[in-house]
Amino acid sequence: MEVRARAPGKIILAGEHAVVHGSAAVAAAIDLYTYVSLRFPTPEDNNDALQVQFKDVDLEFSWPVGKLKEVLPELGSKSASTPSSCSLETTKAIASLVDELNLAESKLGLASGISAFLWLYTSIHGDKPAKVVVNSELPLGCGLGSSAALCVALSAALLSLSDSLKLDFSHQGWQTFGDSELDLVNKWAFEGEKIIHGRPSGIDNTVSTFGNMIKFRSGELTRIKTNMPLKMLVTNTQVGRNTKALVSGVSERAVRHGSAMSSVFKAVDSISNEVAAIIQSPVSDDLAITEKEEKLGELMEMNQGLLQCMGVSHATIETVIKTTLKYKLATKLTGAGGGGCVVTLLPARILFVCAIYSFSGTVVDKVIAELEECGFQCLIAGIGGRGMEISFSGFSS
Ligand SMILES: Nc1ncnc2c1ncn2[C@@H]1O[C@H](COP(=O)(O)OP(=O)(O)OP(=O)(O)O)[C@@H](O)[C@H]1O
Ligand SMILES: C[C@@](O)(CCO)CC(=O)[O-]
Ligand SMILES: [Mg+2]
Repeated sequence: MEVRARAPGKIILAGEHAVVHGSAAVAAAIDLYTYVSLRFPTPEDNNDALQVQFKDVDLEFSWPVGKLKEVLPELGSKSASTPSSCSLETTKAIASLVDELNLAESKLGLASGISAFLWLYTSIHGDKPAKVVVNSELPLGCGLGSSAALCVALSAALLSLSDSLKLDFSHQGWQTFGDSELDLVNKWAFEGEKIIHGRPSGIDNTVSTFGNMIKFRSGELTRIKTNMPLKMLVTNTQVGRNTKALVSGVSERAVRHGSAMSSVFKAVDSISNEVAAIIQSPVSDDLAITEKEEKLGELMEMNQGLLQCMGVSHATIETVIKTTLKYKLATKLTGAGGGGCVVTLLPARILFVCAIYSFSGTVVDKVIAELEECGFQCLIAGIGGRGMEISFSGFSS
């Protein structure tokens, strides 16, 4: 039997970075997924190794289970139903396994993802041989939550073939979990994110697990019911960056300028709360939608100003902002910044025209053409969609 799990990426509408320091943030799942499939070998397979294939980065690894037993000090001592953090001793042991892979210089950034994989796999399934395949529709390391989607999909796949969840294996197609199972997936995924991000707030794994739109503050999730159709243009500046380094850069600035940065975080908290309130407030007519969109756009611009204050903007992000501003569209970075992706609010009045002319000759068409001329990549993502789901195959009753 094989299980396939998928978990979505996300955009952050307001509050990235500040959320690590206790402010509220608002995030939405997007309809681009990371997939993880997991299969345990049958005796005929004669496979005594843990094999993983990361298709997006063209890497494949295999560890004989004997090697895992020899190197990992706490192997077999964890319980899948009790998520725990990676100890210093195990962190070192995993680092030695990853070092032995001799990753090329250009792929060193992937070491944290491989480490998270090894930690989650061995914590939940010990030294059981298996074949795992990972592939994603998300650009990696670009602010759309690829690390969280990986950790959530992996935790979901691993837990669904563990004894800690009782699932209906005969169900056809994608199925989701109940809230307590989702909570378990989310907690394990957070442990994986800790390995990749250093100090994650938990917003990315939470929105990827539960889907839709959420407000998140100090580890607490509030589900947001949207009363307005929200569409965003996502522009990938294609400038690579690393969330862990950006998060620690903001923390260092907060240490150097404690009082100023706490005012910045407080301002972001107010912005996120206002964004959540606007999205949830009832909509009476088209005029109300336009008013709400104007307010949202203004709040996004204010949030971007504060992100610049935190030191996480980038010349390419400023170029996207200037370009979209020519068309009176509001833009902010999303995720950790420093390059990566930027979101631009597409107001309903513009989308209405796009629907008539199927984008040709519309403002959206023009702005995308201009952005792509700068070497950026654009996509219009569906937001506020499904969270993590699993699907079984090869089950015979
Ligand atoms: N499909 C994947 N295959 C292999 N590794 C992956 C995959 N998805 C994510 N990763 C790991 O996650 C890292 C990227 O995580 P990072 O947090 O820096 O960016 P992000 O999650 O895309 O953006 P943000 O955190 O700003 O939303 C990669 O370098 C890799 O280690
Ligand atoms: C930059 C950050 O706020 C969001 C990354 O998508 C980090 C985090 O909250 O873990
Ligand atoms: Mg990430």
